[in-house]
Amino acid sequence: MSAPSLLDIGIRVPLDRFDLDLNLTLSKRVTGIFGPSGSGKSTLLNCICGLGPETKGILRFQGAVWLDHSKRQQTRPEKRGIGYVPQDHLLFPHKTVEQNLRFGEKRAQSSGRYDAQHFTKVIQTLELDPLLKRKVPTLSGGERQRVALGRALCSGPRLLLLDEPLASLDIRLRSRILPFLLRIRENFDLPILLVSHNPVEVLGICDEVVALANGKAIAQGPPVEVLTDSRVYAGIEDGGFENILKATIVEASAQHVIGRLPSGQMLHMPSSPCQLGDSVHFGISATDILIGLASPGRVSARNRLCGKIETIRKSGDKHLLVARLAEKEDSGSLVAELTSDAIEELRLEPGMTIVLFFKTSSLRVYG
Ligand SMILES: Nc1ncnc2c1ncn2[C@@H]1O[C@H](COP(=O)(O)OP(=O)(O)OP(=O)(O)O)[C@@H](O)[C@H]1O
Repeated sequence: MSAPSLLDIGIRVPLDRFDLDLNLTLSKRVTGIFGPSGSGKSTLLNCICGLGPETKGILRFQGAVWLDHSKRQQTRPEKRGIGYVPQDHLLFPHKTVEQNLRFGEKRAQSSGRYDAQHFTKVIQTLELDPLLKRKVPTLSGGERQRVALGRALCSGPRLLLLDEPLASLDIRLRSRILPFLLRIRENFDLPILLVSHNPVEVLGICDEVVALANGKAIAQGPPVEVLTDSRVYAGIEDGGFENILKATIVEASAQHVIGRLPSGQMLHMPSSPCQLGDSVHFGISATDILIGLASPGRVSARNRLCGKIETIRKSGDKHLLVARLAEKEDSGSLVAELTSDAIEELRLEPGMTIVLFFKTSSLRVYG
């Protein structure tokens, strides 16, 4: 049985270069809206909030009509129960962190969705306690991002909209914020729509992705499938395609950090402040993975994972090999970028068992 629909979107919005023209049914808990700059992602979020340019068509959230243009029916933005974190955060600069959070909480009180425990849970999830008395101008980029997420959560939203939560942060800060997004996903039973042009966010957090180009949806489906679609892959900026996988730490000493993947295979990880039993996400670029046909006795790369080729897709002059790490549906897959020569030389085909090699130092730990 298919999951009940969360958001039904059938809208047309004339923009300067094209129309935003979308017919989508979104039913997964966390959906990514992925696309290059100027493809219409932020405009879509504004329309969902009821803040956008004039929107024709229909919008329904969990069956409730938010917009029916033909009937001149429109739910006011503040009645939609949306927690919106725009790219520029829009925090009150003259107020403290706590006052910003309390502003969100007041919205929850006035809409009848107030829960006294909720404020504490938000502060704990985002580790905001040490920041409460600070004024906004004294905060770093990553701290501001956490406060903006906290304020949106404190408003007790029924739907969370995040516009490029990592875009304004440098690579180092991105890896520090991603774990907080994952915690939000884990701790709050809340549908999330995440706009991004960063594959790390989308692969790490989303259940489904919609790819936009010039205001139209060109692909919708599981993140790996959509991002390896040649039309989508070709436009990936931001450091290219980085696989995101989760591992449970089974050994953590000064010399070794070893994680177990959902497939049961072990992974040597760079030393990091992990503890036994921790769940960590790590990234490995599609260009840092080498493919072999059988596990050779000696290679310098510490990590060698067994996989079965699911698909090989062409994208421009590259090939994207998607390998499943075990038969189980949720055991994860890895994408490797290869040349035509490598595909031909090894005679790689779907269904073949292969070994994927990569150096421990190529792994990025996201916490
Ligand atoms: N109110 C408006 N009226 C007309 N055109 C608009 C309006 N708002 C945005 N646009 C145009 O629509 C296009 C899509 O803009 P939008 O900000 O939605 O893209 P985006 O995918 O979110 O980009 P980015 O990743 O850079 O934020 C752009 O060409 C923009 O100039």
